[in-house]
Amino acid sequence: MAAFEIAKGIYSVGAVDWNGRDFHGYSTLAGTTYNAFLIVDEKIALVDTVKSGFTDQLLANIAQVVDPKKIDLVISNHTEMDHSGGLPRVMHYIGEDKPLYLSKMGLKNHSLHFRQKWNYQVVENGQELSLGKRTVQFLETRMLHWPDSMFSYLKEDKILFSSDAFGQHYAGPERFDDEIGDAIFPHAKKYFANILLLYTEKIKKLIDTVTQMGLEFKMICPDHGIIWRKDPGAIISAYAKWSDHPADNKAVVVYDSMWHSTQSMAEKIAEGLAAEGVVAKPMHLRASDRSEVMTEVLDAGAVIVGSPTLNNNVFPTVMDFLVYMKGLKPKNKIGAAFGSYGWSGESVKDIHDTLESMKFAMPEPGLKIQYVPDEDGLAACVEFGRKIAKALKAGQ
Ligand SMILES: Cc1cc2nc3c(=O)[nH]c(=O)nc-3n(C[C@H](O)[C@H](O)[C@H](O)COP(=O)(O)O)c2cc1C
Repeated sequence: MAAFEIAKGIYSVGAVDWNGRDFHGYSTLAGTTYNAFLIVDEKIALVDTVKSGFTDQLLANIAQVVDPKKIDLVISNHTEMDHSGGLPRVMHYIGEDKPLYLSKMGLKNHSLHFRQKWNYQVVENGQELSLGKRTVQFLETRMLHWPDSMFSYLKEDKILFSSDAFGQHYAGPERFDDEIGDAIFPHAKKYFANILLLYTEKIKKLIDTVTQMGLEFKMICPDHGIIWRKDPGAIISAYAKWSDHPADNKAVVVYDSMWHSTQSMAEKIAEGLAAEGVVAKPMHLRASDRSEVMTEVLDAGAVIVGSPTLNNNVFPTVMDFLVYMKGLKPKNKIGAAFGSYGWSGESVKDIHDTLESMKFAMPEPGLKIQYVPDEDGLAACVEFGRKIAKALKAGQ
């Protein structure tokens, strides 16, 4: 993607990763972008860089606007390597003595990533930097989603460079929300569910702070995906809604199965849920990636997890999913466990205990069936689904 002007004198100069599919274990079916921004004022500022393999694209894009050597300063909103990997080459090219603005925790994280003696300028929360006609205000956003994270707000233009917040792993021909419309929201939701869900209290506080400060946003420029310019309020409202851990009339039945017994149970449980009016989606963990399942969990009222017993344990993919979901700390969920077994049958109890440890409400004891479920067993699964649906509706 070539450089493009997002507002007078302000350019998007980042790179598109059309083929990216695995982003540190998060599966993106739609690639991603590494956004970086160039502000051309009396001083020329570069906001963030790109993943290291994309630095040529970044430098070429900058060169379409100005000679990169004319960059006066760099702002690093976040040290994670998809935004900082290009820094060593960029700093080398533009001059290692050029000031590099970052948060206090950014300084610490930079030293642990780069071990360079760059001209670091640590900024405090609220500190301003004049570029000439424009002023950048820095807003610390610790743990959204790293300790070093910060936003940079261009006061006169009312443009927020929001680092990873409000981003989406999406590569497409569109550059702005008005070009893609509502089709961008599933990507933004997936990003939130998999990267930000565990920080919802901080997100709520940040939205309150920004509202109290009376900051207006004409444009929100995240470091991944499209830029929000038509209605930046829409993504802020979505974040506020998702931060409340919605428990919609919807259940995720997530499972793995070696010989289809747990699978038949999952499908019958979904049938029982649907019979009570709860939208239910059975998801096999070798057909759906954990990040897709987590996106469904975000606004589901119930999460029902199934596994056969394998060598006295939960099946590995189910364990993988449980560990992943536990780390993301979803709240307000009803949980339930089920599975087929042969002789010892530990998996159901193990899953039940894990969900309970996550503070899920557990209205039903786990449902275990030995080997292949018969008609009665399948009917018990439908009933199990119905009971969970009733518990979900009773709590709403
Ligand atoms: C390699 C292997 C190991 C197993 N280990 C156990 C076990 O430790 N305890 C147990 O109760 N069942 C064990 N089973 C039996 C399965 O749990 C049982 O066949 C179950 O019905 C499989 O459910 P599925 O069709 O959903 O995969 C094992 C099965 C296999 C293939």
